[in-house]
Amino acid sequence: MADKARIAILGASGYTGAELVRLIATHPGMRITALTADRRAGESMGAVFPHLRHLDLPTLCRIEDVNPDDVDLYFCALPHATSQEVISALPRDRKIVDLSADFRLRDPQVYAEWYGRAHSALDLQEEAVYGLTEFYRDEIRGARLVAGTGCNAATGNYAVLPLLAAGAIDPDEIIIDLKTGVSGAGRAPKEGTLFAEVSEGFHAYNIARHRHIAEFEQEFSKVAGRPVTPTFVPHLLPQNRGILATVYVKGEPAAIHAALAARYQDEPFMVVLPFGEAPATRHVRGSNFCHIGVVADRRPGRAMVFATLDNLTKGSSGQAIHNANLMLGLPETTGLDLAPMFP
Ligand SMILES: NC(=O)C1=CN([C@@H]2O[C@H](COP(=O)(O)OP(=O)(O)OC[C@H]3O[C@@H](n4cnc5c(N)ncnc54)[C@H](OP(=O)(O)O)[C@@H]3O)[C@@H](O)[C@H]2O)C=CC1
Ligand SMILES: CC(=O)N[C@@H](CCC(=O)OP(=O)(O)O)C(=O)O
Repeated sequence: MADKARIAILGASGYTGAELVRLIATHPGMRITALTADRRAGESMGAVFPHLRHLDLPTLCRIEDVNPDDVDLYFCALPHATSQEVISALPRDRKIVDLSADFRLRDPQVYAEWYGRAHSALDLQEEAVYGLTEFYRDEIRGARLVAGTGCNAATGNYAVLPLLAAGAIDPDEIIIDLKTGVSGAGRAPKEGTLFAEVSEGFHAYNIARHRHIAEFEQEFSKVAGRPVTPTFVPHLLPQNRGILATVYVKGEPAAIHAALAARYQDEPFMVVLPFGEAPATRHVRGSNFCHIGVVADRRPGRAMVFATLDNLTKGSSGQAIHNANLMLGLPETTGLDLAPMFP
Protein backbone atom coordinates (compact mmCIF):
# COMPACT_ATOMS: atom_id res chain seq x y z
CA MET A 1 0.00 0.00 0.00
CA ALA A 2 1.19 3.57 -0.71
CA ASP A 3 1.91 5.95 2.20
CA LYS A 4 -0.75 5.90 4.88
CA ALA A 5 -3.18 8.83 4.93
CA ARG A 6 -2.32 11.27 7.72
CA ILE A 7 -5.28 11.70 10.03
CA ALA A 8 -6.26 14.43 12.50
CA ILE A 9 -9.14 13.74 14.90
CA LEU A 10 -10.68 16.95 16.24
CA GLY A 11 -12.55 16.14 19.46
CA ALA A 12 -10.55 13.02 20.31
CA SER A 13 -11.39 13.32 24.01
CA GLY A 14 -15.07 12.53 23.32
CA TYR A 15 -16.78 9.18 22.79
CA THR A 16 -16.83 9.21 18.98
CA GLY A 17 -13.26 10.55 18.94
CA ALA A 18 -12.09 7.66 21.12
CA GLU A 19 -13.94 5.19 18.91
CA LEU A 20 -12.19 6.66 15.86
CA VAL A 21 -8.84 6.17 17.58
CA ARG A 22 -9.72 2.58 18.55
CA LEU A 23 -10.59 1.70 14.95
CA ILE A 24 -7.82 3.67 13.22
CA ALA A 25 -5.15 2.17 15.52
CA THR A 26 -5.23 -1.03 13.43
CA HIS A 27 -6.26 0.55 10.09
CA PRO A 28 -3.60 -0.30 7.48
CA GLY A 29 -4.24 2.83 5.37
CA MET A 30 -4.39 5.54 8.06
CA ARG A 31 -1.92 7.04 10.52
CA ILE A 32 -2.92 9.45 13.31
CA THR A 33 -0.84 12.63 13.29
CA ALA A 34 -2.94 14.90 15.53
CA LEU A 35 -5.57 14.59 18.25
CA THR A 36 -7.38 17.55 19.78
CA ALA A 37 -9.38 18.32 22.92
CA ASP A 38 -10.83 21.31 24.68
CA ARG A 39 -10.96 20.79 28.47
CA ARG A 40 -8.54 17.85 28.24
CA ALA A 41 -5.96 19.54 25.97
CA GLY A 42 -2.42 18.85 27.12
CA GLU A 43 -3.26 15.37 28.45
CA SER A 44 -2.35 12.03 26.93
CA MET A 45 -5.04 9.92 25.26
CA GLY A 46 -4.24 7.11 27.69
CA ALA A 47 -4.99 9.40 30.63
CA VAL A 48 -8.36 10.44 29.19
CA PHE A 49 -9.23 6.94 27.92
CA PRO A 50 -7.33 4.20 29.81
CA HIS A 51 -8.56 1.51 27.37
CA LEU A 52 -6.26 3.15 24.76
CA ARG A 53 -3.21 3.34 27.06
CA HIS A 54 -1.21 0.77 25.04
CA LEU A 55 -1.18 2.93 21.90
CA ASP A 56 1.60 5.32 20.92
CA LEU A 57 -0.42 8.47 20.16
CA PRO A 58 0.14 12.22 19.90
CA THR A 59 -0.72 14.26 23.02
CA LEU A 60 -4.13 15.96 22.91
CA CYS A 61 -3.60 19.50 21.65
CA ARG A 62 -5.78 22.49 20.79
CA ILE A 63 -7.23 22.72 17.28
CA GLU A 64 -5.16 25.83 16.50
CA ASP A 65 -1.99 23.84 17.22
CA VAL A 66 -2.65 21.21 14.51
CA ASN A 67 -0.34 21.69 11.51
CA PRO A 68 -2.43 21.26 8.31
CA ASP A 69 0.73 20.23 6.47
CA ASP A 70 0.64 16.99 8.49
CA VAL A 71 -2.98 16.19 7.65
CA ASP A 72 -4.60 14.56 4.62
CA LEU A 73 -8.01 14.01 6.21
CA TYR A 74 -9.73 15.49 9.27
CA PHE A 75 -12.35 13.65 11.31
CA CYS A 76 -14.32 16.32 13.11
CA ALA A 77 -16.01 14.91 16.25
CA LEU A 78 -17.04 18.21 17.82
CA PRO A 79 -20.39 19.49 19.13
CA HIS A 80 -22.91 20.99 16.71
CA ALA A 81 -22.29 24.66 15.87
CA THR A 82 -18.64 24.43 17.03
CA SER A 83 -18.07 22.14 14.09
CA GLN A 84 -19.13 24.66 11.43
CA GLU A 85 -16.92 27.36 12.92
CA VAL A 86 -13.91 25.04 13.07
CA ILE A 87 -14.39 23.55 9.60
CA SER A 88 -14.78 27.03 8.07
CA ALA A 89 -11.26 27.82 9.26
CA LEU A 90 -9.62 24.64 7.90
CA PRO A 91 -7.73 24.72 4.57
CA ARG A 92 -10.19 24.28 1.70
CA ASP A 93 -8.09 21.60 0.00
CA ARG A 94 -8.27 19.04 2.83
CA LYS A 95 -10.72 16.16 3.04
CA ILE A 96 -13.08 16.29 6.03
CA VAL A 97 -15.54 13.83 7.54
CA ASP A 98 -17.73 15.69 10.03
CA LEU A 99 -19.67 13.71 12.63
CA SER A 100 -21.87 16.57 13.86
CA ALA A 101 -25.29 17.62 12.60
CA ASP A 102 -23.95 20.81 11.01
CA PHE A 103 -23.83 19.76 7.37
CA ARG A 104 -26.56 17.10 7.13
CA LEU A 105 -29.52 19.23 6.09
CA ARG A 106 -29.64 20.55 2.54
CA ASP A 107 -32.14 23.37 3.12
CA PRO A 108 -30.73 26.27 5.22
CA GLN A 109 -34.24 27.19 6.37
CA VAL A 110 -34.89 23.66 7.61
CA TYR A 111 -31.54 23.78 9.43
CA ALA A 112 -32.43 27.10 11.10
CA GLU A 113 -35.86 25.79 12.09
CA TRP A 114 -34.54 22.61 13.78
CA TYR A 115 -31.29 23.97 15.23
CA GLY A 116 -32.58 27.38 16.31
CA ARG A 117 -29.87 29.39 14.56
CA ALA A 118 -28.81 30.46 11.09
CA HIS A 119 -26.02 28.39 9.56
CA SER A 120 -22.71 30.26 9.48
CA ALA A 121 -21.09 28.31 6.60
CA LEU A 122 -23.71 27.96 3.89
CA ASP A 123 -21.16 27.33 1.14
CA LEU A 124 -19.84 24.32 3.04
CA GLN A 125 -23.34 23.13 3.82
CA GLU A 126 -24.06 23.17 0.11
CA GLU A 127 -20.84 21.32 -0.69
CA ALA A 128 -21.31 18.53 1.87
CA VAL A 129 -22.51 15.04 0.93
CA TYR A 130 -24.84 13.17 3.31
CA GLY A 131 -22.84 10.32 4.83
CA LEU A 132 -25.29 7.42 4.65
CA THR A 133 -22.72 5.32 2.82
CA GLU A 134 -24.92 2.71 1.17
CA PHE A 135 -27.11 5.42 -0.41
CA TYR A 136 -24.49 8.06 -1.33
CA ARG A 137 -21.46 5.89 -2.17
CA ASP A 138 -20.67 7.47 -5.55
CA GLU A 139 -20.98 11.06 -4.30
CA ILE A 140 -18.91 10.24 -1.21
CA ARG A 141 -16.08 8.86 -3.38
CA GLY A 142 -15.64 12.27 -5.00
CA ALA A 143 -16.50 14.42 -1.99
CA ARG A 144 -14.22 16.72 -0.01
CA LEU A 145 -16.65 17.19 2.90
CA VAL A 146 -18.94 14.42 4.14
CA ALA A 147 -21.59 14.95 6.82
CA GLY A 148 -21.98 11.94 9.10
CA THR A 149 -25.61 11.09 9.76
CA GLY A 150 -27.40 11.19 13.09
CA CYS A 151 -27.13 7.76 14.71
CA ASN A 152 -30.90 7.49 15.22
CA ALA A 153 -31.43 8.81 11.69
CA ALA A 154 -29.13 6.16 10.21
CA THR A 155 -31.01 3.38 11.99
CA GLY A 156 -34.43 4.51 10.76
CA ASN A 157 -33.15 5.30 7.28
CA TYR A 158 -31.74 1.80 6.86
CA ALA A 159 -35.11 0.28 7.73
CA VAL A 160 -37.26 2.57 5.61
CA LEU A 161 -35.43 3.90 2.51
CA PRO A 162 -35.41 0.64 0.49
CA LEU A 163 -39.13 0.22 1.19
CA LEU A 164 -40.02 3.69 -0.07
CA ALA A 165 -37.79 3.15 -3.12
CA ALA A 166 -39.55 -0.14 -3.91
CA GLY A 167 -43.03 1.25 -3.24
CA ALA A 168 -43.47 -1.56 -0.69
CA ILE A 169 -45.05 0.55 2.08
CA ASP A 170 -47.57 3.34 2.54
CA PRO A 171 -45.45 6.53 2.99
CA ASP A 172 -48.13 8.07 5.20
CA GLU A 173 -48.08 5.22 7.73
CA ILE A 174 -44.55 5.10 9.13
CA ILE A 175 -43.98 4.97 12.90
CA ILE A 176 -40.38 4.80 14.13
CA ASP A 177 -40.22 3.66 17.74
CA LEU A 178 -36.53 3.78 18.66
CA LYS A 179 -34.46 2.91 21.73
CA THR A 180 -30.91 4.14 22.20
CA GLY A 181 -28.03 3.70 24.63
CA VAL A 182 -26.65 6.63 26.63
CA SER A 183 -23.28 7.02 24.86
CA GLY A 184 -25.28 8.67 22.05
CA ALA A 185 -25.43 11.75 24.25
CA GLY A 186 -21.63 12.16 24.39
CA ARG A 187 -19.16 12.15 27.30
CA ALA A 188 -19.60 15.69 28.58
CA PRO A 189 -21.57 15.44 31.85
CA LYS A 190 -25.26 16.32 31.54
CA GLU A 191 -28.08 16.01 34.01
CA GLY A 192 -30.17 13.65 31.89
CA THR A 193 -27.35 11.13 31.45
CA LEU A 194 -26.35 10.68 35.12
CA PHE A 195 -26.34 7.04 36.31
CA ALA A 196 -29.04 7.76 38.88
CA GLU A 197 -31.32 9.17 36.19
CA VAL A 198 -30.76 6.51 33.52
CA SER A 199 -30.25 3.19 35.34
CA GLU A 200 -33.21 1.05 36.44
CA GLY A 201 -35.59 3.02 34.26
CA PHE A 202 -36.60 3.86 30.74
CA HIS A 203 -38.23 6.93 29.20
CA ALA A 204 -39.11 8.60 25.92
CA TYR A 205 -37.51 11.96 25.07
CA ASN A 206 -37.93 14.74 22.49
CA ILE A 207 -41.25 13.12 21.58
CA ALA A 208 -42.33 14.10 18.06
CA ARG A 209 -39.76 16.95 18.07
CA HIS A 210 -36.39 15.23 17.84
CA ARG A 211 -33.90 16.91 15.44
CA HIS A 212 -33.48 13.70 13.48
CA ILE A 213 -37.04 14.05 12.17
CA ALA A 214 -35.57 16.65 9.80
CA GLU A 215 -33.10 14.03 8.50
CA PHE A 216 -35.89 11.49 8.06
CA GLU A 217 -38.06 13.99 6.21
CA GLN A 218 -35.19 15.00 3.94
CA GLU A 219 -34.18 11.46 2.98
CA PHE A 220 -37.64 9.84 2.92
CA SER A 221 -39.09 12.62 0.77
CA LYS A 222 -36.17 12.47 -1.65
CA VAL A 223 -36.62 8.75 -2.23
CA ALA A 224 -40.44 8.82 -2.29
CA GLY A 225 -40.52 11.84 -4.62
CA ARG A 226 -43.05 13.60 -2.39
CA PRO A 227 -43.17 14.91 1.21
CA VAL A 228 -43.01 12.12 3.79
CA THR A 229 -43.13 12.69 7.56
CA PRO A 230 -42.79 9.79 9.97
CA THR A 231 -43.88 9.63 13.59
CA PHE A 232 -40.63 9.33 15.56
CA VAL A 233 -40.24 8.64 19.28
CA PRO A 234 -36.77 7.93 20.74
CA HIS A 235 -36.34 6.32 24.19
CA LEU A 236 -33.26 6.33 26.43
CA LEU A 237 -32.13 2.85 27.51
CA PRO A 238 -30.04 2.07 30.58
CA GLN A 239 -27.21 0.63 28.44
CA ASN A 240 -24.02 2.09 26.96
CA ARG A 241 -24.07 1.31 23.25
CA GLY A 242 -26.66 0.30 20.72
CA ILE A 243 -29.81 1.46 18.99
CA LEU A 244 -32.84 -0.62 18.05
CA ALA A 245 -35.58 0.87 15.89
CA THR A 246 -38.93 -0.86 15.59
CA VAL A 247 -40.66 0.59 12.55
CA TYR A 248 -44.39 -0.05 12.13
CA VAL A 249 -45.39 -0.02 8.46
CA LYS A 250 -48.32 -0.80 6.19
CA GLY A 251 -47.51 -3.17 3.32
CA GLU A 252 -47.19 -6.86 2.46
CA PRO A 253 -44.69 -8.37 4.94
CA ALA A 254 -43.11 -10.85 2.49
CA ALA A 255 -42.66 -8.12 -0.14
CA ILE A 256 -41.13 -5.84 2.51
CA HIS A 257 -38.64 -8.52 3.47
CA ALA A 258 -37.83 -9.22 -0.18
CA ALA A 259 -37.23 -5.51 -0.89
CA LEU A 260 -34.78 -5.18 2.01
CA ALA A 261 -32.98 -8.43 1.19
CA ALA A 262 -32.58 -7.38 -2.46
CA ARG A 263 -31.40 -3.85 -1.63
CA TYR A 264 -28.76 -4.98 0.86
CA GLN A 265 -27.57 -8.28 -0.64
CA ASP A 266 -24.24 -6.84 -1.84
CA GLU A 267 -23.65 -4.49 1.09
CA PRO A 268 -20.71 -5.54 3.27
CA PHE A 269 -22.11 -4.26 6.56
CA MET A 270 -25.86 -4.82 6.12
CA VAL A 271 -27.31 -8.13 7.31
CA VAL A 272 -30.96 -8.96 6.61
CA LEU A 273 -32.19 -11.75 8.89
CA PRO A 274 -34.48 -14.57 7.71
CA PHE A 275 -38.14 -13.54 7.49
CA GLY A 276 -39.81 -13.60 10.91
CA GLU A 277 -36.63 -12.96 12.96
CA ALA A 278 -35.89 -9.77 14.88
CA PRO A 279 -32.35 -8.47 15.60
CA ALA A 280 -30.79 -7.49 18.95
CA THR A 281 -28.38 -4.71 19.91
CA ARG A 282 -26.07 -7.25 21.59
CA HIS A 283 -25.34 -8.86 18.20
CA VAL A 284 -23.82 -5.73 16.62
CA ARG A 285 -21.97 -4.22 19.60
CA GLY A 286 -18.56 -2.74 18.76
CA SER A 287 -18.97 -3.55 15.05
CA ASN A 288 -19.86 -1.71 11.86
CA PHE A 289 -22.78 -4.03 11.10
CA CYS A 290 -26.45 -3.15 10.90
CA HIS A 291 -28.90 -6.05 11.34
CA ILE A 292 -32.39 -5.80 9.88
CA GLY A 293 -35.40 -8.05 10.48
CA VAL A 294 -39.02 -8.18 9.31
CA VAL A 295 -41.91 -9.79 11.23
CA ALA A 296 -45.51 -9.92 9.97
CA ASP A 297 -48.16 -8.33 12.16
CA ARG A 298 -51.26 -10.39 13.01
CA ARG A 299 -53.21 -7.64 11.25
CA PRO A 300 -53.04 -8.39 7.50
CA GLY A 301 -51.03 -5.99 5.36
CA ARG A 302 -48.88 -4.71 8.22
CA ALA A 303 -45.37 -5.49 9.43
CA MET A 304 -42.71 -4.50 11.90
CA VAL A 305 -39.27 -3.73 10.46
CA PHE A 306 -36.41 -3.81 12.98
CA ALA A 307 -32.98 -2.24 12.54
CA THR A 308 -30.14 -2.28 15.02
CA LEU A 309 -26.63 -0.82 15.02
CA ASP A 310 -23.97 0.40 17.43
CA ASN A 311 -24.26 4.20 17.64
CA LEU A 312 -20.50 4.60 18.13
CA THR A 313 -19.51 2.46 15.13
CA LYS A 314 -22.06 2.12 12.31
CA GLY A 315 -23.94 5.14 13.74
CA SER A 316 -20.92 7.49 13.78
CA SER A 317 -17.20 6.59 13.87
CA GLY A 318 -17.35 3.34 11.87
CA GLN A 319 -19.55 5.07 9.30
CA ALA A 320 -17.03 7.95 9.23
CA ILE A 321 -14.16 5.56 8.50
CA HIS A 322 -16.23 3.75 5.85
CA ASN A 323 -16.77 7.12 4.15
CA ALA A 324 -13.13 8.15 4.56
CA ASN A 325 -12.03 4.88 2.93
CA LEU A 326 -14.13 5.80 -0.11
CA MET A 327 -12.79 9.37 -0.17
CA LEU A 328 -9.20 8.10 0.02
CA GLY A 329 -9.69 5.46 -2.69
CA LEU A 330 -9.11 2.58 -0.25
CA PRO A 331 -11.06 -0.70 -0.26
CA GLU A 332 -14.18 0.43 1.57
CA THR A 333 -14.20 -2.15 4.35
CA THR A 334 -10.57 -1.47 5.34
CA GLY A 335 -10.15 -1.40 9.11
CA LEU A 336 -13.81 -2.20 9.73
CA ASP A 337 -13.89 -5.96 9.37
CA LEU A 338 -14.40 -6.52 13.10
CA ALA A 339 -16.87 -9.11 14.36
CA PRO A 340 -19.23 -7.78 17.03
CA MET A 341 -18.35 -8.30 20.70
CA PHE A 342 -20.55 -10.92 22.31
CA PRO A 343 -21.77 -11.50 24.95
N1 LIG B 1 -22.18 9.81 20.51
C1 LIG B 1 -22.79 9.34 19.43
O1 LIG B 1 -23.28 8.19 19.44
C2 LIG B 1 -22.91 10.18 18.20
C3 LIG B 1 -22.43 11.48 18.15
N2 LIG B 1 -22.55 12.21 17.00
C4 LIG B 1 -22.04 13.59 16.93
O2 LIG B 1 -20.61 13.55 16.95
C5 LIG B 1 -20.09 14.70 17.61
C6 LIG B 1 -19.22 14.23 18.78
O3 LIG B 1 -20.01 13.47 19.67
P1 LIG B 1 -19.44 12.78 20.99
O4 LIG B 1 -18.11 12.23 20.73
O5 LIG B 1 -20.51 11.89 21.46
O6 LIG B 1 -19.31 14.06 21.94
P2 LIG B 1 -18.48 14.25 23.29
O7 LIG B 1 -19.20 15.26 24.11
O8 LIG B 1 -18.18 12.93 23.90
O9 LIG B 1 -17.10 14.90 22.77
C7 LIG B 1 -17.02 16.21 22.25
C8 LIG B 1 -15.57 16.53 21.88
O10 LIG B 1 -15.50 17.87 21.41
C9 LIG B 1 -14.56 18.63 22.20
N3 LIG B 1 -15.06 20.00 22.34
C10 LIG B 1 -16.20 20.40 22.97
N4 LIG B 1 -16.37 21.73 22.84
C11 LIG B 1 -15.30 22.19 22.13
C12 LIG B 1 -14.90 23.48 21.69
N5 LIG B 1 -15.62 24.57 21.93
N6 LIG B 1 -13.76 23.58 20.97
C13 LIG B 1 -13.01 22.48 20.68
N7 LIG B 1 -13.33 21.23 21.09
C14 LIG B 1 -14.48 21.09 21.79
C15 LIG B 1 -14.51 17.90 23.53
O11 LIG B 1 -13.28 18.18 24.20
P3 LIG B 1 -13.13 18.09 25.82
O12 LIG B 1 -13.86 16.84 26.25
O13 LIG B 1 -11.65 18.00 26.01
O14 LIG B 1 -13.73 19.33 26.39
C16 LIG B 1 -14.60 16.44 23.04
O15 LIG B 1 -13.36 16.02 22.55
C17 LIG B 1 -21.30 15.51 18.08
O16 LIG B 1 -21.59 16.50 17.13
C18 LIG B 1 -22.41 14.46 18.11
O17 LIG B 1 -23.67 15.01 17.98
C19 LIG B 1 -23.11 11.68 15.88
C20 LIG B 1 -23.58 10.39 15.86
C21 LIG B 1 -23.55 9.56 17.05
C1 LIG C 1 -28.89 9.25 23.68
C2 LIG C 1 -28.88 10.55 22.91
O1 LIG C 1 -29.05 11.62 23.45
N1 LIG C 1 -28.67 10.45 21.60
C3 LIG C 1 -28.60 11.59 20.74
C4 LIG C 1 -28.20 11.15 19.36
C5 LIG C 1 -26.83 11.55 19.01
C6 LIG C 1 -26.65 11.60 17.49
O2 LIG C 1 -26.63 10.80 16.66
O3 LIG C 1 -26.78 12.56 16.94
P1 LIG C 1 -26.40 14.04 16.69
O4 LIG C 1 -25.06 14.02 16.05
O5 LIG C 1 -27.47 14.51 15.81
O6 LIG C 1 -26.39 14.69 18.06
C7 LIG C 1 -29.98 12.23 20.60
O7 LIG C 1 -30.96 11.51 20.55
O8 LIG C 1 -30.00 13.45 20.41
